[in-house]
Amino acid sequence: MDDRTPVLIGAGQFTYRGEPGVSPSPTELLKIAAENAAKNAGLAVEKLSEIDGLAVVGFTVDAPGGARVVPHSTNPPVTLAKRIGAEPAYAVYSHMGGNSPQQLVNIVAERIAKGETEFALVVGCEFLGSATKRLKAGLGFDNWDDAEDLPEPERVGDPRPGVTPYEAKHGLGRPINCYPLFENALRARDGRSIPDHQKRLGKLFAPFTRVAAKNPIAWFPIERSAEELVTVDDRNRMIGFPYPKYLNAIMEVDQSAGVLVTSLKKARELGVADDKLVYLHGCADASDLWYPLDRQDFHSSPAMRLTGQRALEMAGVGLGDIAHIDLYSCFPVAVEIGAEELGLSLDDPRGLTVTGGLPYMGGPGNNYAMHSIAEMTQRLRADHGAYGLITANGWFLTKQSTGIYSTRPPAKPFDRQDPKVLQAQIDALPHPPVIEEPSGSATIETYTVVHGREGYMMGIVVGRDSEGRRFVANTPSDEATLADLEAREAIGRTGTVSRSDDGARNIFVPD
Ligand SMILES: CC(=O)SCCNC(=O)CCNC(=O)[C@H](O)C(C)(C)COP(=O)(O)OP(=O)(O)OC[C@H]1O[C@@H](n2cnc3c(N)ncnc32)[C@H](O)[C@@H]1OP(=O)(O)O
Repeated sequence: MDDRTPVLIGAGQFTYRGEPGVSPSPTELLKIAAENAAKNAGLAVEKLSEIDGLAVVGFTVDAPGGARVVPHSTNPPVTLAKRIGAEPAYAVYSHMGGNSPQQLVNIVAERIAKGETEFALVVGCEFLGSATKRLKAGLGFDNWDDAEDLPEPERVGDPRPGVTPYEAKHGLGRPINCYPLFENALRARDGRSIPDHQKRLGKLFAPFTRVAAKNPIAWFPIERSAEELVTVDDRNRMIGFPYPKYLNAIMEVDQSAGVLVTSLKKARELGVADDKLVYLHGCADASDLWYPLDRQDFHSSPAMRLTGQRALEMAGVGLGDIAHIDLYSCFPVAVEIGAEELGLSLDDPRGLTVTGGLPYMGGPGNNYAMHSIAEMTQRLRADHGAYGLITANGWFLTKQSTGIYSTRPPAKPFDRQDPKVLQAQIDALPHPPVIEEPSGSATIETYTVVHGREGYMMGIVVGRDSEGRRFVANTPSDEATLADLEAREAIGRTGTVSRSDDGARNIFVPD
C-alpha cells in the first residue's frame, strides 16, 4: 500500500455535564477531544504538538450575521494550536454547516494522499449549553481564556448564508422553521394522512433513542417510545408543525469530538497498532441548488443521491456491502430523504444511526458528524473488515458530505473526485422561477405552522402563483387559520397572496 494512504488512527469524544459556571471554554473542549483522540490512538497527548495539519469545525456563533455574544478566539485553530504546543503549517476553520466534519476529513485525507500533510487533527465542539446558561444567569465568562484577538483564520467550505434576505424575512432562516417545510411536502407527496405520518415519524426516531440510551456521550441517553416522541404535551411542545420538541435537534449542549488522520507511513512511525487503523475508502461533497426556494421540490436531494453514489463508487462497494450506517438526523426528514436517495428503507435492519442522532446524542451546531465518524471508528475496529457509511448535512438540506470507512486496507490509491464534477450536474438541474412580490390567486406547495412557548406564532407558506412562479409568504396569525392548517392537509389548497400592510412581507390567506 502507498505510504501516503490516509488513515484515521484515533477518535475522541467528550460531553460536559457539570456546572455551567465552570464549564470548559471552546478551546478547552477542543483540546479535550484532541487528547481523547490521541489516547484512543495509543499515543501520548504530547504527540499532538507534532501535527502539521489542523482543521477546526466552525462554531455556530460564527455563522454569517452571528453576534459575538460568547467570548471566543477570532482564530480558533491558532488558539488551539498554541494550547497543544503545535505549529501546524496547514490550519483552517470551516464555514457553517453540519457537513463540515466529513468535508474536512475528506479535504485533509486528500492533502495527505498528495503528500501535503502528514499528521492532522480534525476537531470541533459545541458550547451553547453552558454558554446560554451563563448568559441567562449572568454568570460571566471569567474563566474562559479564549477571547484572543488574532488575524482571521483561513476558511474552507462555502461561505454563502443558508437563505436569501427574502427567505429570511419570512422565517426560513431557522432550521426549526425550514425543515418542517420538507417534512410536510414529503407527507403530501406520499398522500399519507397527518395522523399516519406522525406515527411514521415516531417509529423512525424511537430506535434512535434506543441507540442514544446506550451511548455514554449522548446528551439525552433516554429511550422513548414512538408514541411518546410525537405526543404533544407540556414536556414535548409543538415547535414547527409537524415536529414536537423531541423530533428537533437539541441546540444547547456542551460536547466535542475530533479525529487524528495521518499518512500510513506516519501512523507506522508513531507506532500506532494495526488494529487501530481505519481507512477512508470513499468520499464525496456537493451542495443542492443552494437556496430553499430554488430547489426542484421539497422532498428530494440530488446532492444526497449523487454524493452517496460517488462515495460508493470510489470505495468500490455497493450499499449491500455496508454494515454500519449513520444518516444525518437533525430532523426526521433529513433521514427520510437521505434513506430514499441512497435506496435504504426506513426500517433497514442495520439501523440508521450509530450515535443516537442529533435530537438525542446532540452535537447540533456543526460538529455532530464528527461524533458519527468517531463512533463509526469504534464500530469498525470491533467489526474488522466491515464497511461503514456516514452522511453529513449542512444548512437546509443544502450541503452534503459522505464518507465510507473500513479497517480493510484499500485495494487502490486514494483518489477524491473534484467536487466540481458533481456540482456541475446539480447546478444544471431545472427548477421553478422565484417571484418576490406575488399577488393574486395561488396554491400551497408546502407550509408549516410555527409555535412559540406560548402557543401559535405564524404560518409559513411556500406557494405557486397562477403562472407557476414560487414564492414564500406568511399567513395571518390568528388561531383559527393556524389550527386549520394543522388539522387537515393544506398542500394543494388555494388562496390569495398579497403584500402586508407595511409592505415588508407577503401574506397568503387560504380560501
Ligand atoms: C443542518 C443542521 O444540523 S440544522 C439543525 C441545527 N440545530 C438546531 O436548529 C437546533 C434546533 N433546536 C432548538 O432550537 C431548540 O432545541 C428548540 C427550539 C427545539 C427547543 O428549545 P427551547 O425553546 O429552549 O425549549 P423549551 O424552552 O420549550 O424547553 C426547555 C427544556 O427542554 C429541553 N430541550 C430543549 N430542546 C430540546 C430538544 N430538541 N429535545 C428535547 N429536549 C429539549 C431543554 O433541555 C430544557 O429542559 P429543562 O427544562 O429540563 O432544562
